[in-house]
Amino acid sequence: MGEAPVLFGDDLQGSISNGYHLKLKEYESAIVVGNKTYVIGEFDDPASNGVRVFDKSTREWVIPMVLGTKPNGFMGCSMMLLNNDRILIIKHNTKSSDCVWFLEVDTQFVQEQKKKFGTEVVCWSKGVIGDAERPIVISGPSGVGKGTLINMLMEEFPAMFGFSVSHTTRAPREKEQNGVHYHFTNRDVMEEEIKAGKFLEFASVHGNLYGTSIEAVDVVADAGKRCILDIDVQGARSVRASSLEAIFIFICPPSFEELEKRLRARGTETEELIQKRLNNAKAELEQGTSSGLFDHILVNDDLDACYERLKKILGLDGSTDTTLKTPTEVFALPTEMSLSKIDDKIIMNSENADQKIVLDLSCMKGGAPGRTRGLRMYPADLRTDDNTNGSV
Ligand SMILES: Nc1nc2c(ncn2[C@@H]2O[C@H](COP(=O)(O)OP(=O)(O)O)[C@@H](O)[C@H]2O)c(=O)[nH]1
Ligand SMILES: Nc1ncnc2c1ncn2[C@@H]1O[C@H](COP(=O)(O)OP(=O)(O)O)[C@@H](O)[C@H]1O
Repeated sequence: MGEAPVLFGDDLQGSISNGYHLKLKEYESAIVVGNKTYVIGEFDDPASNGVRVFDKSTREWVIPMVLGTKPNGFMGCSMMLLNNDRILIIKHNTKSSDCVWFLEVDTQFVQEQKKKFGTEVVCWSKGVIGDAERPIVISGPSGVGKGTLINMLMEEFPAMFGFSVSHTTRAPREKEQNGVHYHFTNRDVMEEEIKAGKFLEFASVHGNLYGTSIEAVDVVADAGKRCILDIDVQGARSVRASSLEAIFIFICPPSFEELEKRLRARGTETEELIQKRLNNAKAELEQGTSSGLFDHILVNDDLDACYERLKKILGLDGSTDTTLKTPTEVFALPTEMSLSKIDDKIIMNSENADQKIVLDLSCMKGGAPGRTRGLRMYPADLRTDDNTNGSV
């Protein structure tokens, strides 16, 4: 992230420097972005949903469509505009693990949503401290063994991976549990939720609607795990166009006959549904292997051999030490602070605390509609190589 214009939310409290006096309520903070003043903080007010915008050009208040999971337990914040497209928000009175949030106001994702919904849109993205492992998208025709391979990974590395539980309008199979294998829903409800912007991607597959909610991916990131998505090729294409920065793996059968054999042997579908899946498999195999969409194509011939190849792609074959992770220290933040910025580092200054705290954004990844990952946070005096004494 390059040099960005800096505005301080705290400085604007009470008197907004856009020619209008905006009276803020307790715990509200405001920041000016171009012609607009964003006021953040009244989360209990269902009318504003925590964000209201004063548009200087029309002299009107706008209640934007607010996407993403919003922060809770909000007791004021310090804010800074980054890159002219997102507001960095450091929540007061909280732990370092929950203090960094971004309200995206003009990022590519938000611009797309504004076009789609024809209205003012903002989107929350929680900042996640620590190394960012890329989510994994696994696609392939029905019956190829995606679920089997994913289960093997989750069983061998339970602390490392979390499954993105999709929504679907198809009926549950005998052993499938709601909320574990899928969120089973009906079409009307799901279509409403899609309209409300709750989905990262969705597609019609084998006559049913399937989709990944933003929350499904966030829940896994919040648990500190690497997210696995089992989605079709259309979904993979949508995710590729999103900010998720995933690794894309396509699973192929050794032959079409073998795919058919596996699908029948699984015994979960009627003959009619098997035919539908086999028909769709042809197009999926064609797109999966020729579109350039996937980073890796794996042939699931021998299951154990395929699993080993999958682990190798994910760096789990013993060639990298996956147990050595940078520990993420959790510490309390000052209740009052001002922010300054040096290159990619945000310095939290407080008169009451002896230490400055640094938020390093140099490895920042992702963003709305999911989490903003790869952030580092540490007390300034622990890293002597940091020049954190100056301010901008
Ligand atoms: N786009 C999209 N596809 C999904 C999602 N969840 C599952 N799918 C795909 O939907 C297809 C059918 O899944 P399912 O009904 O569980 O059948 P199975 O693949 O035969 O086990 C598979 O290709 C899945 O990868 C989702 O959230 N989004
Ligand atoms: N390499 C393999 N060799 C033989 N059978 C397999 C292999 N991989 C998976 N299977 C079997 O094929 C069936 C379909 O696998 P599944 O994981 O449900 O596929 P998908 O999730 O891609 O629809 C299951 O009965 C599974 O046990």
